[in-house]
Amino acid sequence: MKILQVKNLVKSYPQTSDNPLTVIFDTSFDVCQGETVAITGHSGSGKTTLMALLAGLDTPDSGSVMIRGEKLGKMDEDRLARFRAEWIGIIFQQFHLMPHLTAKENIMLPLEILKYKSEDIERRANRVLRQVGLDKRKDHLPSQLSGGESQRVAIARALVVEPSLLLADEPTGNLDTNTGEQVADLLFDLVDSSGMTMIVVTHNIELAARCRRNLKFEHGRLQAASMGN
Ligand SMILES: Nc1ncnc2c1ncn2[C@@H]1O[C@H](COP(=O)(O)OP(=O)(O)OP(=O)(O)O)[C@@H](O)[C@H]1O
Repeated sequence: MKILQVKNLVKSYPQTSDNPLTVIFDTSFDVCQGETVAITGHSGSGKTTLMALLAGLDTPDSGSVMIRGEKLGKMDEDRLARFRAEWIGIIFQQFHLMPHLTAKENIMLPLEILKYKSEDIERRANRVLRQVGLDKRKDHLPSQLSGGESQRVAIARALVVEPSLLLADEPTGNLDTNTGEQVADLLFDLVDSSGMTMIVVTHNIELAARCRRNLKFEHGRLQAASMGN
């Protein structure tokens, strides 16, 4: 089953002086359920822009993004926010945790947005905290956590709703080599055991090689696909 269908996507940004800067040129690709896909490419090639379009955090000039058979562009803001919370997990390079909430409260947030029952919120949050090895750090604020721990919280927050699609933008980019490897191991363990679909933007060749499919982005265009392991 195709979980993601991207068709003829075009995105440009307005510039103060001359013509708009086109960042994504007529990009199309599909991703099947359970696939792991790495998107690589030079800095500035448009990878983060593409991820924002896939997550429905930004809108394309033309073309469409379809997830689970539903077009993001057809949804109003409320529907899109709910759809995103329910089906898409997002992990950023800079963690993006809420600074005034504890690790556990950050993880509980998506479940609260989706109005889960309090006992389900408690059960799910405790389970993912254990899965990412942070049950002893659950009451810490983000400022009291290391980079690796913060990214584990972000992974737990992305996975707590059991999304169909996990989007990760440079998930190890802000971590030292060892911590990055541990976080990557954790991420792939969790993705493999759940059968989840993951798209990961990365400069890290080892991380890309662990994905089943590699897509190379160059100057806003997708180059020929290559297979990972
Ligand atoms: N909001 C914006 N307004 C104007 N230009 C933008 C905006 N966001 C990104 N750009 C430009 O679009 C291009 C692609 O940026 P993007 O962040 O998608 O690249 P990237 O491949 O993710 O880069 P990196 O690997 O360095 O993170 C760059 O030239 C960038 O300057």
